[in-house]
Amino acid sequence: MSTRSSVLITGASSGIGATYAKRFAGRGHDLVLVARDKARLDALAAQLRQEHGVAVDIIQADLTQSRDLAAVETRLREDTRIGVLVNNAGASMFGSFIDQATDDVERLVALNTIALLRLASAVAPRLAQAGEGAIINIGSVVGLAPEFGMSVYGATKAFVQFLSQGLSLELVPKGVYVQAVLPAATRTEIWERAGADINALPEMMEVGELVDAALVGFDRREVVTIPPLHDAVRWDALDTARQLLLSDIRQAHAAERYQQAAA
Ligand SMILES: NC(=O)C1=CN([C@@H]2O[C@H](COP(=O)(O)OP(=O)(O)OC[C@H]3O[C@@H](n4cnc5c(N)ncnc54)[C@H](OP(=O)(O)O)[C@@H]3O)[C@@H](O)[C@H]2O)C=CC1
Ligand SMILES: CC(=O)[C@H](N)C(=O)O
Repeated sequence: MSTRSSVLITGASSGIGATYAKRFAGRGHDLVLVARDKARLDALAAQLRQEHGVAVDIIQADLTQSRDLAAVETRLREDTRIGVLVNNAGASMFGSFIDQATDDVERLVALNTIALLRLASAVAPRLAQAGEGAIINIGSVVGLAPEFGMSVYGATKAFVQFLSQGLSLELVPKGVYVQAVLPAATRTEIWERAGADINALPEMMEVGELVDAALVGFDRREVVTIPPLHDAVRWDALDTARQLLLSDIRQAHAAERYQQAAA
């Protein structure tokens, strides 16, 4: 990827997205910042132009609205300066599945998965054609853990992880790097927005530490970066177990334990 390629960041008005914006501006990249809150995007853009001398465009968009989403897709398809997509915009939702309104969970899935998917789909063919570029997708450790009791949010993040791993296999041979970043609890507004008390959590990573660690993984071209995972061997063990399971999938016959007993 060319050093000076522009970076388009969704959910850049606060938290992890705003921090990515500061870090990429610090590296000299021009930016395209996307979120709903135009006043916050304007303020951040002005700060980054002044502090780092980079060009910053903003796109006000609600990524759950198809017209807004289409405008961002068009920008990704047509603006050949954009070499990095940070698919970060997202929301969380607590509570049990039966208490969550159907329309609310659909909106969560639209933001956390459909928008992310459509933006990756908009930019990937152009990056593959150019033979360079990167897509960073923000997942969550919750996507590894149905036990956490956040079934829909976790499912969206499992989607992000799987999609990223699959796209990595497809796109790395074409010169395009794909990274899934899996944070755990990080101090941002997402908790309050979802109605959770941030002070009730025992431990929380600061957002600067999270993004700096994610960028170490980015610079190393890691496929899956889990900043709060302290022993990397655990991830390798999970992947090895998955490969072993796959090697025991034999398609021709059902496993013996499922064979009907002879009459
Ligand atoms: N903080 C944490 O503990 C963790 C966060 N993550 C993930 O990190 C990502 C960023 O979250 P975080 O920084 O923590 O939270 P924030 O709430 O601080 O940031 C969320 C960002 O997404 C934007 N956004 C929300 N809804 C929409 C929408 N409908 N259309 C466009 N933009 C939208 C918000 O901007 P605006 O309101 O202006 O639209 C904001 O910029 C999410 O994908 C989240 O799931 C993963 C694991 C842990
Ligand atoms: C932000 C969340 O709701 C969630 N706990 C997460 O860690 O992804």
